[in-house]
Amino acid sequence: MTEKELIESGNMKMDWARNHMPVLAIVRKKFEEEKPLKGMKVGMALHVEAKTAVLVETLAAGGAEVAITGCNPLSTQDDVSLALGTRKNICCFARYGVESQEYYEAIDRVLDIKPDITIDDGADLIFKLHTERTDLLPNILGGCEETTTGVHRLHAMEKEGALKMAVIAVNDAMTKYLFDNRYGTGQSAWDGINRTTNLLVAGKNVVVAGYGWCGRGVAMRASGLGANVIVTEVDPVRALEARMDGYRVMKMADAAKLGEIFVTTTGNRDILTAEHFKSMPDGAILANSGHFNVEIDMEALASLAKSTRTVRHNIKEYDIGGRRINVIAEGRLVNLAAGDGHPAEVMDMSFANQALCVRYIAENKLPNGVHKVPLELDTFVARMKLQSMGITIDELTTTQECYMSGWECGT
Ligand SMILES: NC(=O)c1ccc[n+]([C@@H]2O[C@H](COP(=O)([O-])OP(=O)(O)OC[C@H]3O[C@@H](n4cnc5c(N)ncnc54)[C@H](O)[C@@H]3O)[C@@H](O)[C@H]2O)c1
Ligand SMILES: O=c1[nH]cnc2c1ncn2[C@@H]1O[C@H](CO)[C@@H](O)[C@H]1O
Ligand SMILES: N[C@@H](CCS)C(=O)O
Repeated sequence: MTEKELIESGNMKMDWARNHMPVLAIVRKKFEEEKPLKGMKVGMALHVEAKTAVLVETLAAGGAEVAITGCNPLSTQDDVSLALGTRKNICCFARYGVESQEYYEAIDRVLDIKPDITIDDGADLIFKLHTERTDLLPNILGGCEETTTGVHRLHAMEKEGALKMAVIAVNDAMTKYLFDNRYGTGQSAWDGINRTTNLLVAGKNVVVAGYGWCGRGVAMRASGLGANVIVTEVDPVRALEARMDGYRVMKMADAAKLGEIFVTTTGNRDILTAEHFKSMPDGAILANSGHFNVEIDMEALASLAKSTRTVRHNIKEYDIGGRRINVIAEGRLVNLAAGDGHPAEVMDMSFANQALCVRYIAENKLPNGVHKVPLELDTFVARMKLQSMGITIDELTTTQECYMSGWECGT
């Protein structure tokens, strides 16, 4: 495609996404009228695709100057990246398939604008700010973090006294993780796996590692597609929930022998290792949906392999002597590296939270540390989403409010 055609394609994807993000549209309208981000510079590292582009446009509509790059080497959509770069007050440095050096150089280019506010997905930008670019910290009003793994990193920094700025954990808003992590990942991980493999899920043994918000979505949709779902966990309560939701629960060492498709969603490392690869059935398919590519031990798999070959676009087969293991998208998050990411209606809520939190940071002086999304913003997003879906709900009567807050009434 020529550059012009790529830009057209990116614009078309953005139009489609924008038309399916009604809550973000409400926020954008207010931003256009009130310009709450006038004079602000926002530096971002997120998955650069159409829904993210609509968030970037919204911030620019609020008066901000925005610079953005990717947060994963395989999730950028180049057509959207180019289209975004044509917009006024928006610079985009993301490119698909970058090596590590270019990935981090692009983060430096974002930081070169000297941002007042940052938005991260995975905390790579904040990490650079706290290591090589500490000179920029005094200028920072605060940041937002999109994902569970990023929030974990920030809590670890805070615990060690290393966090030198305020960050809002957008991931932890109810209107984020209950929908994005669960229904978003549940649908888009399978979209990525199915479009990449073109194989049947029904009747297969699917192993889901981790029964957190992403894991329960992935297990629920696997079950809906007719799979026999096995869950692995380390948390006894979550393991119990998985069992009572109807799934088999066992150690990965046992599940590895049975699984035909494996999906990791733990946010942890070394979930699938050499020990497991050696006992998997021939033809097993491995996908990761956690943020970083550390859940499947790709180095161990590569060193076990007698040979490797590409067997289909985005699928690499590792022949480990008599059994072949297939890995989708190099073990990088499958919904974005082998698909289009979460559905627009889900990112609508996640990114409405992001835009509202950026405004909150611009208008309030927050102390250093990890902050919750203010409840009123979280509730606003839920109300606007319901409204956009044409759903109305009941309200408490005064008598009910009184009853719920009292203790006198019994049998
Ligand atoms: N692909 C996506 O679009 C997407 C969306 C949201 C979150 N994420 C990422 O997915 C990961 C999980 O997010 P979440 O919100 O579900 O987190 P979560 O904390 O709710 O769930 C993770 C679960 O994994 C379990 N776990 C940890 N180590 C394990 C091990 N060794 N074996 C088995 N289970 C283990 C934990 O006990 C926990 O229940 C994070 O990396 C997050 O950033 C990805
Ligand atoms: O399509 C998408 N566009 C932008 N971000 C996405 C999309 N799908 C999922 N995530 C975000 O990626 C994070 C993990 O890295 C998740 O927390 C989710 O919010
Ligand atoms: N489109 C941008 C420049 C890209 S770096 C602008 O005109 O502000």
